[in-house]
Amino acid sequence: MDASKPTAALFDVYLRLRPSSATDKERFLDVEDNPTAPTHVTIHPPANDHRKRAIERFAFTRVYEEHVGQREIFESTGVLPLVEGVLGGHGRAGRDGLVATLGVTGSGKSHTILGSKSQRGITQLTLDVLFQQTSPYLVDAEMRPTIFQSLCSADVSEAYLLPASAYLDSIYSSGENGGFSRATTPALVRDSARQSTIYKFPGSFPSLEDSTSSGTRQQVFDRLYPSLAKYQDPPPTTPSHLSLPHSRPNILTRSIAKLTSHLQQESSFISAPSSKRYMPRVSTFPQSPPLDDVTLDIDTSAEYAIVVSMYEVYNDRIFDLLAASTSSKTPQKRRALLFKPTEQSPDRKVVAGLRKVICSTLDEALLVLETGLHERRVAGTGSNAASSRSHGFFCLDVKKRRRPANHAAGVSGPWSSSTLTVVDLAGSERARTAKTAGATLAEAGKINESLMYLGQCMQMQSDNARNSLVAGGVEKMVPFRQCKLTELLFSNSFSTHGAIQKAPQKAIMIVTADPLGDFNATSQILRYSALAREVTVPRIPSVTSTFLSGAMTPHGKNASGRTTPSAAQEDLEQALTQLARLQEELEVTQVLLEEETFRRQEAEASWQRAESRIEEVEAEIREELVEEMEAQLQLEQRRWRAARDVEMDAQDEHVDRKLDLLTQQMSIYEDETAEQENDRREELVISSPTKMGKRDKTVSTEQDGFRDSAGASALKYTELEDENAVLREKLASIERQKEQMSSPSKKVRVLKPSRRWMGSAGVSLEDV
Ligand SMILES: Nc1ncnc2c1ncn2[C@@H]1O[C@H](COP(=O)(O)OP(=O)(O)OP(=O)(O)O)[C@@H](O)[C@H]1O
Repeated sequence: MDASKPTAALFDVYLRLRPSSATDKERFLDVEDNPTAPTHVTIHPPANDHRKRAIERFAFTRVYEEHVGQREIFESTGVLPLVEGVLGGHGRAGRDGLVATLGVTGSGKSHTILGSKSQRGITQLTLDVLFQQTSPYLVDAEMRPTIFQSLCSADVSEAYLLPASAYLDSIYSSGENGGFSRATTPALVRDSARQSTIYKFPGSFPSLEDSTSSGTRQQVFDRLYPSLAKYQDPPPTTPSHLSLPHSRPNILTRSIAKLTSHLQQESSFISAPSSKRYMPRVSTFPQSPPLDDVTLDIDTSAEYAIVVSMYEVYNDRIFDLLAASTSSKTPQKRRALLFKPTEQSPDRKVVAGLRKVICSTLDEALLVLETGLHERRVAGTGSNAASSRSHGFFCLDVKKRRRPANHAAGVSGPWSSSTLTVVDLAGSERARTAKTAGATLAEAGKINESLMYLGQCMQMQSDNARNSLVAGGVEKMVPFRQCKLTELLFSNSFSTHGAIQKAPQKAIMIVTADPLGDFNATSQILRYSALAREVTVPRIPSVTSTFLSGAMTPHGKNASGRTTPSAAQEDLEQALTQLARLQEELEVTQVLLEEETFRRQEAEASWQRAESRIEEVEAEIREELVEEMEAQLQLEQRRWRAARDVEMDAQDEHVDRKLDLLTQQMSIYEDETAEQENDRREELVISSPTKMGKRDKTVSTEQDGFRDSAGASALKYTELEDENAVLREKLASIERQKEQMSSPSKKVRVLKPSRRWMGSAGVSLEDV
């Protein structure tokens, strides 16, 4: 079994074993006896294994045992050649590189990639080397707007570039106002007390807040980071997220404004309940292991810029880890980014719209890294107190261009860009071991699913690698488009044939394993990640052993001194391999089934919640409608009553006028009659006795006249009587109408005319 990477393999695969804390467990993994560079491991199923699984042997590019430290891993896994490739030698364009870790949860992936409180990981060591090598040739994008502008326009990924000083200001200057956030999973939110202690992400280092008084803290900071002192006290008049440490070119302001407006528009994914809290500025970074003596082949005729960006793949969606840093205290919506070809990169997919930070020093880059890590999702599970719940991608873009011979007059070449991507994958885990539930279990489902697809791709690459060694062997397509994770990891592994010719990336996979950990989970990962695999000595029942012992004699030996299996043993091994593969698939299916069951239960519960909500809403709407209709009805009643009152008033007025007229006529008649009577009496008293005869005559004549006028009066009276009768009838009908009205106010109104009618005759309406 050859451990060297065949040409068709997309990754060099290394295995790193972690020192185990468990002492009571049986070791199931042995490293081959090779003191210089072991490449093979053997796994033995546990003694009580009821499945009677075979002993399996796996080949890797190199195996690192428990005692191997961070620096050796960094130097001998081929990360340095990757860094060299990204920098691009003299006259050469850079080449993309990728380092990823893969393993069961708690096996040491984050430790390898991001280090711990006292040890640097691959990411920090890589940054150290990058800055060491390029610092004499780094451009100052902050102070030279034209350079900043040229970097912005050369970036093909529609990114939002900004200098580290502006980015760090946007975070730390708003710290007192709770300007920084860390997206947490519900597990973290539930246990906020533990969060502050246990859940410190590897790579987070003790803060100034943890240690000393503020005065001493300031001194420590100033001593450690004299170059960063300018970030400490932002000008109070400038809004914190826009403040820049020096006079800034317009392009910067515009870029930041564009960035903040872009952030305000973000709206598609609500992050899990987030503990928005102040993130203290990190005071000290670990210096171990030291790395001062590294020399790489670097193009001294070029100038460089180092740009850092970070994102995570969470639930199969991409989220920028540097974008949420200016968020407020309230939970922010996070916008998922797309992995797509852009206008400037039509034949190569890129994560579009990331925030990228141009760093001038190692400290700046480490601070930026720290802020991104703070945003990444971690949660405590039964297997790991700070388990990564997303796949973290840390991208170090190295921009390079030809430096003009004469700075004043010369013209710089165009920028080219290569990226070294360091990936900390989330670990596969079994719900039973990890004791996860709810959202954390759902996350685990997505993690396992994406790792299963990754496993299929890795399996395919090793099959292809084997086939490439056989004449006529067919190379199959690596199915990397099944999920975001595999797309991101593999799509740069193939050459592009479009306008921009780019060499495929060089990639390294570091598989981590705990030799005393979970046998099933570890063996599954080793099976699909190993470059080669063989089932050596079947650990099967005595019947098979008997069969084997008969079939295998005489044993031959091959060149390496290993036993050459007989045909029967070969068949048996093939069958066992097949069996192991089927078992593997069965396990994956079981895990998926568990997850699907959980999802179904969740869906059912949410369906029920939705149904009861619908009922509630329906009842609310009904109630609202009834209220609305009642209000409408009352309004209509009021309107009708008002109209009726107007009508009644008009009628009352009409009757009043008639009655007034009648009263006036009657009083005129009464006054005339009384006057005539008086006149006649006066005439009788004044006239003399000689005139008595004459008077008698006159009286009789007057009596006749009076009789005539009395007749006329009686006629007039009859007429009036008739008219009165008509009016009485009218009045009676009006009263009847009024009686029909129920309102007491109406009754008052009905009485009004009778009072008004009480005129000089002193006769009330009732009397009439
Ligand atoms: N080689 C090592 N030396 C010392 N400590 C280690 C090593 N590997 C891992 N550890 C410790 O083991 C614990 C778990 O490791 P780590 O968080 O790196 O696991 P992981 O594989 O990233 O887990 P997950 O997938 O859940 O995120 C950490 O406390 C880490 O410091």
